[in-house]
Amino acid sequence: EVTDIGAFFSTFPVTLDGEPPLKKKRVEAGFPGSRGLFDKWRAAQQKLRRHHLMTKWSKQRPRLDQVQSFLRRSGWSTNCIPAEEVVRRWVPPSTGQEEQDVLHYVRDQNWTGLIITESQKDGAGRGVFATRDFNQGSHICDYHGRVISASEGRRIMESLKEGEGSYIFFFKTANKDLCIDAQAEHCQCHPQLTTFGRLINHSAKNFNVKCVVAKLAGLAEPTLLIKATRDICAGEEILIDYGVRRRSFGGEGMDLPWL
Ligand SMILES: C[S@@+](CC[C@H](N)C(=O)[O-])C[C@H]1O[C@@H](n2cnc3c(N)ncnc32)[C@H](O)[C@@H]1O
Repeated sequence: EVTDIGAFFSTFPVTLDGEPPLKKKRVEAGFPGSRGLFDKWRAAQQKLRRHHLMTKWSKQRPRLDQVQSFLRRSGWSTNCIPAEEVVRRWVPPSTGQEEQDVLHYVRDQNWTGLIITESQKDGAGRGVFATRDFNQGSHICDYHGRVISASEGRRIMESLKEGEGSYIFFFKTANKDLCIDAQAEHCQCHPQLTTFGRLINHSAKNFNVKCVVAKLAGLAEPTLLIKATRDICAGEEILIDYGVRRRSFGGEGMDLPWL
């Protein structure tokens, strides 16, 4: 039995109109017959459909009957948000569609095509995996957290207990040294969510994303967007080069076996 989530999503990539793989198909492909992977597939598709609906009507708020009719034609009678929610949550695109999409994702933290699960890397804990293909250059998610000064970030790092993971991302913008503090498992703005950016593991050689600083219209603070550096296939782990090496921090990195 293959329980590897990456293998599952590359065998059964999530699409808007696809059907979740039923037990017979899962078992034939060597996966467990239990519902765990099936439920993850459905959750990923629901997110994808939600995003499609939230960005489909770009000019004006759709009428309820318009959305209902689209849902009927698409055959999305289940595994989809209700038409009422699409109408209620619609916002006008004030900027370019792409930036508008990104703004939605950052605000609502509802990035699609990703799942958090155990990493295949030795001792890495959790990681983020793609549940569908991404093209090079596409936005994967953001590194979400509190924007604070780099000196405050360094103080937090110094106060970490031995072996405690660090979820602080340092960056420079407009000549300011800042960082994102994502140390808390749940941010204050989305207390029920575990956001993706902070759980991306490191690879200096096989990274497939990088971080870029963006100033999104409508947000006071800069955003750290994570973009694909190459095409990414469903099932791959999302990996970023943390930019630290074993010789970093005056040699302290030598104590980090995963570097
Ligand atoms: C920002 S966290 C990444 C998410 C983390 N895996 C988790 O479960 O919370 C950074 C920590 O993940 C682990 N990590 C990251 N990349 C790794 C890798 N390539 N191999 C092993 N562990 C890794 C290290 O423990 C590191 O301190």
